[in-house]
Amino acid sequence: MPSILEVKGLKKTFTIRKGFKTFKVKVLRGVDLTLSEREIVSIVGESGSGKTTLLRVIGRLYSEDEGEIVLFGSSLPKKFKRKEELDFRRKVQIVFQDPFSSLNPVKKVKYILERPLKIYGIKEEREILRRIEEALQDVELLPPELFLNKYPHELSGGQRQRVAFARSIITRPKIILADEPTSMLDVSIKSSILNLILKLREEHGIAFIHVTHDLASARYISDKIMVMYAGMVLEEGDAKELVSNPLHPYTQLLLKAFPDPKSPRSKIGNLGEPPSLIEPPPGCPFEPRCKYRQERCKNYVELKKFSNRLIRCILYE
Ligand SMILES: Nc1ncnc2c1ncn2[C@@H]1O[C@H](COP(=O)(O)OP(=O)(O)OP(=O)(O)O)[C@@H](O)[C@H]1O
Repeated sequence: MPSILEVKGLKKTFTIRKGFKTFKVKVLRGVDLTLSEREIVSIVGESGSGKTTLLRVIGRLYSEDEGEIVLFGSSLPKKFKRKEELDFRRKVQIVFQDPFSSLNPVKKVKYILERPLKIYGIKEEREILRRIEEALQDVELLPPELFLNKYPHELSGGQRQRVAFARSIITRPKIILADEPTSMLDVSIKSSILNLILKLREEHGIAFIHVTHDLASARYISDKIMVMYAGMVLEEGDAKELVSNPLHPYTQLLLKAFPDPKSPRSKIGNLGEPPSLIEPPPGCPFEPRCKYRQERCKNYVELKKFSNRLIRCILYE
């Protein structure tokens, strides 16, 4: 399938201040990603691995220091002009982790959903209402009339996240960037939101980049999983294969860190501490805690093709 988004060699460093000193935090250290039409790619990794930053750079909330983002064949500028930004946001939408803070608490659902339409020049009231009702139906908030005049605080967490998805699809985007969209929700609601993502892909042909630290959710909805660690991709491959047969020692450890419901007595692995991003190790970032480590790992950073995976590890050269 043709790729609609290509991310090449993305690097991002934040400068933080501690007292009189400043430090450079290297959060993305050369990340590549390809997204095809209708594809769902999950970026998985523990807290601090750079997943959200990657999503925010792709969503142009941050600009990259180095690298390139190519959307539908055109390279994105580092800074948008107004028209370029409108065009970009029509095609690429973001859904955030916390629908409480991403929805304006003093505005009703109707206002929240009509704003993007008005920004894109749709002014006719009947057309606005038709599009809003269509979006509410798409996210299964039924009947739509029941929700139009509600404030976000009058909705449950799952319903709020559905409103956030309705807002994101109302401009008919090609790509949605979803940042841990289920992490604030109860387990029972979680799966319904994951099913909603699958439905939106199916019915509207939307491709998703989905950030999560939950491998089970990633496996359930994704075509492809990318495992990130300390600002780098360590393994990438078909979602089902990667979870059933993890190859990189870090992916293996990450999987062990999740309790297996089928064998409650299985031992939960200890992930330990990730390296500092202020002075990250020059080679494999997982080397300090890898049980297979060799001297060469200290300088080894190549992401290589192994079978149908991409792996950054000397064990798979
Ligand atoms: N605006 C910022 N200024 C300074 N440091 C930042 C900024 N945003 C993120 N960081 C740092 O970058 C690192 C990666 O953060 P990021 O949020 O991308 O990770 P993550 O994998 O999404 O983790 P989480 O699941 O906890 O959100 C962290 O060490 C974080 O403290």
